[in-house]
Order: sequence, then C-alpha cells, then structure tokens
Amino acid sequence: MSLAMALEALSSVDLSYTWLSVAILVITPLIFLIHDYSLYLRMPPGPRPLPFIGNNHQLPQSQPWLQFEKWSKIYGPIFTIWIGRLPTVVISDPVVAAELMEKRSNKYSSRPRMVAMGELLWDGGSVLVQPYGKEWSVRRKLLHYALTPKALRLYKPIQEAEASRLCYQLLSAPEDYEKLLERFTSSIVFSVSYGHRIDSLDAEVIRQRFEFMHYSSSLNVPGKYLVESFPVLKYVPNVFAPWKADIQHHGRREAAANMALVDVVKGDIAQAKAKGAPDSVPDSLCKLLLELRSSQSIPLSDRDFSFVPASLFGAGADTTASTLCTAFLAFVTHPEALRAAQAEVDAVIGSTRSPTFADEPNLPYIRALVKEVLRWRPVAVLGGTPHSSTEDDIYGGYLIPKGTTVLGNLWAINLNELYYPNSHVFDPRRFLDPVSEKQPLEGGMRGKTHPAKAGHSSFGWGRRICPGADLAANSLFVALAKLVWGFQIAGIEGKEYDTFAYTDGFNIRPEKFECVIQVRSEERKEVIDQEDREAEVFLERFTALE
Ligand code: HEM
Repeated sequence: MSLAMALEALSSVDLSYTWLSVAILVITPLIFLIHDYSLYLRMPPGPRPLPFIGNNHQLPQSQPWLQFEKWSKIYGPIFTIWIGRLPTVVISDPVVAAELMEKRSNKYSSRPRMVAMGELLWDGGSVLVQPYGKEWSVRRKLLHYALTPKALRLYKPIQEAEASRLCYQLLSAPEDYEKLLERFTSSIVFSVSYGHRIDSLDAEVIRQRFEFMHYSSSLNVPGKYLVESFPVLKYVPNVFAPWKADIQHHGRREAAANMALVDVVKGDIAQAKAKGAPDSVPDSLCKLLLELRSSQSIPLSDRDFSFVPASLFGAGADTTASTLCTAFLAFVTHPEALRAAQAEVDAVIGSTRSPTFADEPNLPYIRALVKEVLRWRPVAVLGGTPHSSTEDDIYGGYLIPKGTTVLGNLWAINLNELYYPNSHVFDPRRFLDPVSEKQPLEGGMRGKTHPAKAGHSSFGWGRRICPGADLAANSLFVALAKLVWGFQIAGIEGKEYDTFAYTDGFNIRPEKFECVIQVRSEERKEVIDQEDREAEVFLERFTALE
C-alpha cells in the first residue's frame, strides 16, 4: 500500500469514528430523554421536571415535607417528583400508603440504593437500608426474635424502673429535661440490646454511638456524593478517592465498636458460667442471639452479627426521645390535654404511688395520648427510610416502574384533614373509642377511619414496619403516665411557643425550648424518691456501661 492510500484509509477511519462519537453523544441523551418522558407521561403527575435535572431546582434545602404537602394539595395524594433522572413517588394519604406498602408489600418492601451509607459505610451490615431479600430477612428475623410479645414483657420492668429514675432526675434538674429524656431512652435501648444500663450521656460508649449516628446521617444528604448518581465510582481506588477512604475508615471504627459490645456480653456470659450462676446475666437481644447461635447456625459473619443489636440504638433511642420532647411541647401549648391526663391518673391511681404497666388497661386517655404525640409531630417525618419498588406496578391507572423510590410523607399523612380534622390541634380524644370510652368529642373532630389498627402510620408500613414499635410505645406509655402523674409541665408566662419550630433532617424534634417543670405535691415527691430507690436496686444487675 502506498503512503497516500494509507493516509486516505486512516482519514476515512477517523471520520467514521467522529461520526460515531457524535452519534453516541447525541443519541444516548436522546434515548434517555424519550425514556424519561414516556415514564413521566405514565407515572402519577407532579411538578413538571426538567430533562436530566428533574425537580432538583424546585426542592427546598430544608424541611422538604412542607413543600411535599403543598404539592399534594395540587397534584393529589400520590404524585411524582424527579431527583435527577430518578423518580420518587410521594404519598400523602394513609389509605394510599397502606394500599401500596402493605397490601402490595411484595412489590414495595425494598430500599433505594444508598451507596455512601449502606454500602461504603456499613458494607451491607445494617438492616435499616438493606434491599429486600434474603440478607435482610435473616437480620429482620433475628430482631423479631428479641422483640416478641413475650420478650417485650421481660423489658417492662426495666422501662418502669428507668421511668422512675427519669422522674427522680427531673426533680433536681428540670432544665435538663431533653438530656434526661435522651438518657432514659438510651438506657432502655442498651439494656434491651446488651443487658447494660446507661447512667450518663457522657459515658464513652454513648458518645461514640451519637458520633456514629450523626456521621451516618451526614452521608444521607441528597447531592452530597456523586457516587449516589454514579455508583461505579465506589470502585475508584482509595488513593484517588479520599472521600471514600474517609467513609470506610468510619465504617471500620463503627464495626469494631459493635463487635466490642458483643464481646462485653460474651464476657458477661463466660463470667457468670465461671461463677456457677449462668442465669445472672440479664436477658438481652445480644444474649438471646448468642445463645441461638450456639445451638443453630446463623448465616452472618461476626461483623454482620454485631450489627443486629447495634441497629437498635440508631433506630430507637433518638426517635423515642424526640417523641417525648414533642409531648412536652404539646403539654406546654395544649394544657387542657395535660389536665385531662392528670385527671385520669389521679382518679385511677391516686397520689400514693405512680402508674405502672399494670394500670394500662385502666388508662385509655394515656394510651390515646401516646398515639396523639406520635401523630401530631411524627419524628420520622418522611416515613423513616424510604421504600423502593422491585416490580413494575399500576396504581390508579398510573405506572409505578420497578426501582421507584416511595416516600410516605408522614407530615402530610398524619396531618391529613380528612382523617384528622383540625389536625394541628393536639387532642388525644381522637384516639378514644367514642362508644366504650364515652369521650365527648365535637362532631367535626372525627374524620375518616384510618386503615391501621393503631390509628396512625408513625411506625411505617408493611414488611418494613418498625420492629421496635411496641417497645417504643411501651417506653412512651410508662414515661408519660409517670410524668403527668408527678409533674406540672407548663409554658413560661408570657412566652410564645411555635409548634412548627422543629429541627431539620430525617428525624425531627422540637427546637430547644424552655418550660416550667414542677413536682405536683410534696407527697408525690416522696413517692418519686421512694420509687427511685427501688428502681436503683432493680437496675443493679444491668451494670452501667461507662
Ligand atoms: C417513637 C419511636 C420510633 C419511631 C417513630 C420509629 C419509626 C420507624 C419508621 C417510620 C421506620 C421505617 C418503617 C418503614 O420503612 O416503613 C422504622 C424502622 C425501623 N425501626 Fe423504628 N421507630 C421508633 C423506635 C424504634 C425502636 C425503639 C427500635 C428498636 C428497638 C426501632 C428499630 C427500627 C428498625 C431496626 C427499623 C428498620 C426496619 C427495616 O428496615 O426492616 N425503632 N422505625
């Protein structure tokens, strides 16, 4: 071949490459565009997205649930928003949420992929963000094992004792109520998980848990990591991806801390056996799982096994404490509800002892109070971790394609006027049985019947429903019953309280507010002192983790 012929051949190759590149650059986005547009036309309507950007430019930087609620008024109880090219269906009605995430739970029980948090930090270890499937169901079964009704009965004495300690501590440091509520819920979760109580939030183990929790939620900020849009970036070597090295470093620290806690319980069991008193180790999730593991095989590595009891703290301590903070805000802004609760405990119990779980059947108003606190300002405001669909589905004539993120906007669901008229008014009577509990409630206050037995959706839906719901409800019941029995909780004279002033993030709690917390009488103070002494004795066997 002559030089001229060779050059000619080369230039024609170059030219065809150029055409190919142009074709790819133009055609690929065009294919995406046609694909996205055809989905857009078939999915539930929502605010108009831009190509490739979706609705990102319309999403508020903070408190997105408020904007979602506004959109639900325009587009209806189920609408679509686009995060870039990814569709998210947002639900604002409890019946629609139940129809999808409960009745069709075989299709809607997965989680959207969370590369930074679920894969790089936890390396698939945490049940919370695990996709629906075998790995998730192994962990979920283990959790249920320690949260059966029988196991929950074992934890009730701990919850009672901790609630007595909470009341006692409030006597001398009412201004620290928020910290005291956090210690109360942390101690319960640790006793349930590991059989050890928490006496102070300064304990190293707790400081570490809060650090892990804050770090993991800092990863979950939409748009923070490019790897969420381009998961292939997770394979970039650490030397070129310091952000990834940092996340994995945190992940290793958390995994090591989780395994150290399992070792504590193993040590407790070994010590008790050596002393000839194996039953002296308190029952806990970790102990039950270690026993189970010695009699049958559990298909989890040591590392993954240690994530099971550890998952309770992240999911259960802060959520329950925040809900109690909301109860305080409700008492301050709706004193009639506190008065009604006090009237009930005074009539049923009197002043010589405080309420216990044994009184629960006779305290319908307190049971309703727990539900109303959970409803009024739902801590998991966007339904906790989102669901994701694993199959194409048609709902109301609209397509919900496989892989769609599904958000139950609890803010809109729990404040839906059709189900809860005057929804921002805190009124536990909504949850009383109008016939058997003979509670007068203005006609207009009763709305449509909620599909869930509990009357609210604050613990989520279907197969992913919160496994700690009953444990949390028990903690709330016993704490609120003892608190209203023992204390006046009121606003500071002349101070305005904003019931919408809440923190941002996946879990919300009221912005710090001051209030007046006073014991109701000298007689009740003496009862609180006495019950605290008994509680301290009972809790001795759950030695404190320092
Ligand atoms: C007031 C307290 C609590 C509230 C409001 C709450 C709420 C929620 C919500 C909304 C979800 C997501 C449900 C869904 O995806 O449909 C969830 C999941 C979860 N919660 Fe809770 N929770 C609370 C307390 C607890 C406690 C005390 C524990 C453990 C002892 C716990 C453990 C979990 C776990 C492990 C998950 C993940 C379940 C899974 O993905 O399969 N939670 N919670």
